[in-house]
Amino acid sequence: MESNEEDNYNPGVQQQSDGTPSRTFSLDNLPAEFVAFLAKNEIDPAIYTVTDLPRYVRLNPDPHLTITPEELEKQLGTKVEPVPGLEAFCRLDGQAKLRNTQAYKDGRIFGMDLSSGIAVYALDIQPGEHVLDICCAPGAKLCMIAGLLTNSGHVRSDRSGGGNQLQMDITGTVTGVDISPHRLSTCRSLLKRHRLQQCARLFQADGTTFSVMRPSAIDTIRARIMANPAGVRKTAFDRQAGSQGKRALEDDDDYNDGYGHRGNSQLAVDGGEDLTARQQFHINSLESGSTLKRHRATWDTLLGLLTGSSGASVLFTGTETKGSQEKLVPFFAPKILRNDPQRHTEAYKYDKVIVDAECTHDGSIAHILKYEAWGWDSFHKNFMSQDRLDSLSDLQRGLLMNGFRMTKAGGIIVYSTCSLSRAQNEDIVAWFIAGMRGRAVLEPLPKHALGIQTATCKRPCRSIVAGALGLPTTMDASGQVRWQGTPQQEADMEQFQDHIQEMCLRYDPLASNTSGFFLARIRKIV
Ligand SMILES: C[S@@+](CC[C@H](N)C(=O)[O-])C[C@H]1O[C@@H](n2cnc3c(N)ncnc32)[C@H](O)[C@@H]1O
Repeated sequence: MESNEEDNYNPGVQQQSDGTPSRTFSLDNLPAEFVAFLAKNEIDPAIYTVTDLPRYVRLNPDPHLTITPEELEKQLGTKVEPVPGLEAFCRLDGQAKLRNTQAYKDGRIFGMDLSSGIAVYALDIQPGEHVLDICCAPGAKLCMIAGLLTNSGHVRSDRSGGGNQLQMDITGTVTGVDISPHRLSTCRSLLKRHRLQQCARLFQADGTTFSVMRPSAIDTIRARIMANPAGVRKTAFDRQAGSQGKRALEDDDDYNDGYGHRGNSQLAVDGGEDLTARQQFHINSLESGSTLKRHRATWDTLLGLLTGSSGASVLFTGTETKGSQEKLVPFFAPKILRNDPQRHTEAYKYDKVIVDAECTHDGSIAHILKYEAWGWDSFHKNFMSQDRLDSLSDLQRGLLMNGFRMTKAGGIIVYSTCSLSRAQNEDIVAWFIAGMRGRAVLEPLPKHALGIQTATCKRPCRSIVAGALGLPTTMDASGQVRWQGTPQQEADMEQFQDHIQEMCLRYDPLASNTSGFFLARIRKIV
């Protein structure tokens, strides 16, 4: 959850008990354990005194839902300034309330922080691409992705005839995955309100094991359209029935090809060695029945699984059915995507994947300050216990690994969080890049894009890098993993740490006047 996004999730300012907004916050109010967490993660507590950050909105680019900044200014009664260079984004006063405006009710604007928008732009979405959004809810980024696909000319809504007809030139799609049904419902509502649902499907699933490939039947439909453009309008999809399109799918020979395993197949690992805690990695597998079992795996085991070069095996343990295929039922999808056969082959991996990982949300000022009213106890339970922090780190690694697995070679993965902690950001990226040994590389991101000052990234933890590289480590009396290498290894380590620090991006309220946000852009090589 991020500040500055939809009103119902992120009010943007702290509310006092009488409902009036508070623009000041005393650091003395932060609980000791959170202060300790900030110190350990080198996060400046002063960011929580910046409670009057501007809000940002994105104007809906759908030609039927446009609004000018001037019109929005009238509705909001506050200044609306377009952000130069970031198409459709506008800056508002931090106190601006979106929900009461007609523009919001009509789906003409989205509340979304600038840094979140930059994460989506980092995907460099091209017309016709298939994008996977792991941890998609409540859906600010998913809607932006759907908007970019929808307005690329490849997925067009054609309401000129007065009806709800959609042309069948849908090629690009976005698939959203989230574990929370409640948050997915919000995501579905957002898609509908902004009329973006035709190219989007949502799944309620664990993002560390989700394995439904990108929709494939769309290729066939597209090929038919290309072969017979004159037929396109005749076979336009009706939102309700989708009858002609369904027939187009059912007529298709490929549609009934066997592909075996069900969509919620789980990645399981054979083996697992006794390594230091930092080198262990947990992934889930679905055991017989519905028991979810956690496995430990070393980096080498995982790498072997992903590249097929190790003796270990990837097991898809979902049920196989004969004749008709079993599929993971989407939480929400338009008919054309709901009927997709969900093929399980390499060819149907995604072009782009965003992993906007679950995190401690400490970069979201509004979110943290809400605990003043909600009670810091729930904050402790949700985020600060050591168990929770350890499992969060496992979760983030698992989400990124699965994002990598679901991306096609040459594709892009964006890893992002709204935490400012090193452990959830640079350490995760360093662990991943070091362990991948050239199979995934960091891609440059524009520093200070759009005139927004970025904050300095942190140097990743040496022992995590050493562990991922398989360099010898020792554990000291306090249980900390230590590493001391040869002079050459030391020099390589320094260079690697510099590289991570240089290539990732951070935004924070003090440096950037946005919510705290971290992102890294990764290219999958093989
Ligand atoms: C930072 S929020 C995502 C914000 C979202 N990308 C957006 O732009 O609106 C993190 C999300 O991760 C989801 N989540 C937590 N654990 C998950 C898991 N194992 N698999 C998938 N989603 C998970 C949470 O339910 C939450 O919605």
